[in-house]
Amino acid sequence: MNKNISALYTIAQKETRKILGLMSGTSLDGLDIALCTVSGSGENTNVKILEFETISYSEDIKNEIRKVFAQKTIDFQHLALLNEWIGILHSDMINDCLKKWNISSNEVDLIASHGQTVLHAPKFLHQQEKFPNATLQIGDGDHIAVKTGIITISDFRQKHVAAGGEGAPLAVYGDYLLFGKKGENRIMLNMGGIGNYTYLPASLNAEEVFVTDTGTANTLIDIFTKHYFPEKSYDKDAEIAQQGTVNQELLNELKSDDFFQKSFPKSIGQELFNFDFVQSALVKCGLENISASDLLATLTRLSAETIAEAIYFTIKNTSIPAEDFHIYMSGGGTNNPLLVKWLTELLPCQFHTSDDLGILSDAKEAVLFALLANETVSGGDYNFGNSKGIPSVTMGKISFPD
Ligand SMILES: Nc1ncnc2c1ncn2[C@@H]1O[C@H](COP(=O)(O)OP(=O)(O)OP(=O)(O)O)[C@@H](O)[C@H]1O
Ligand SMILES: CC(=O)N[C@H]1[C@@H]2OC[C@@H](O2)[C@@H](O)[C@@H]1O[C@H](C)C(=O)O
Repeated sequence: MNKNISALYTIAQKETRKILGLMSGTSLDGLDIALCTVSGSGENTNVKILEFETISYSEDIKNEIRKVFAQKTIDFQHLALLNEWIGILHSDMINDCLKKWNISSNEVDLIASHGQTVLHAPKFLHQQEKFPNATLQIGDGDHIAVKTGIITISDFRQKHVAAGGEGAPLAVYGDYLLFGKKGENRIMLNMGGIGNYTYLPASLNAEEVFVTDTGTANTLIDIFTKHYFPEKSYDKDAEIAQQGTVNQELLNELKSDDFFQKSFPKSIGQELFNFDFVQSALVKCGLENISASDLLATLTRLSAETIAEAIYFTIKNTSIPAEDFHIYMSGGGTNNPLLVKWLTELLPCQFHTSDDLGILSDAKEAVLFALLANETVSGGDYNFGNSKGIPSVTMGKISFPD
């Protein structure tokens, strides 16, 4: 037997595995690295975060990614170069963290690498009948395996597409395994660049589980903060938006986009929610001279209302009163006080953060990918039924160090 297969076989049989989960999200802020111990699999999974770090991307890295990120037309060679380069950069970041944490690569069983999303084009976005849903994450797993010496599982989203999904959101798998609680209706709401939520019914019936993206969460706020204040990368603590007033005409125009009319579930990215999306609405409303604070207030309100309306879709589909839903927030948007204030006003549910469930909210997505890798080697027995775009498959490609 090949020694790598034999090593993997041993890892698959362990009671507890050390898995390093990696997530670099669409807001391009950096690489989240979570070192976890994962015991068991499926509904018997338990996870503990041993170490967590976000390694910020330098301006150089951000600029190189932006050359291809969510663009229809790109320099093809640049994409190929980036695929290798990001694999190497992520490996260096991992090796630095392991050194800092005083952990040898031999102690880590697996790396779960999401990669950097550069394009997400579900069918409703590209609208080309003969082509399927498409999504592309780069930063090749072979580089990570070779440079760290650790078996690496990567490129999780392709299998989801192959099995009929849109390639996102994937959070549902880990949310279900980790956070489902009998007797409590839970909404796991992540507010990163894009918002998404998983509904975990009190029955724990996997067939009732639901997941969808909601639309922009921080993406548009970040883009226009940077546009008006090039030295800032986001509206910290909503300091700018809090000084503005929501422009109702602009808000209505932004919300009239087809994405918000399309039925749930759905997934999306900056391919739609970008500078031009807002600019064309501003032109249409004759509001090109709107103040930065009014625009950021309106964009923050857009996130709050569209997240709340998406969650109401699930609430209305059950006969359960909204007051009986518990919303657990995670992602950077949890730190935006205006967004959270409006959400709590719009939704009469009980609000918490994922920290209250023992998972640091900033680390949640990296942990979820560690769980996907755990299922790939040792589990994979979930069944979400066929109805709602959640294929019951294991995901990821396996790269060996040598
Ligand atoms: N104190 C704060 N005030 C306001 N916004 C904040 C604050 N802290 C973080 N954010 C927002 O959170 C964003 C980063 O969130 P996060 O890291 O969850 O996104 P991501 O994982 O890259 O995105 P995605 O989950 O869509 O891939 C920042 O760009 C910023 O907009
Ligand atoms: C294609 C892609 O990278 N999508 C991300 C993005 O960030 C949030 C939202 O859009 C979600 O669909 C997804 O990430 C999370 C981890 C997911 O798949 O659940």
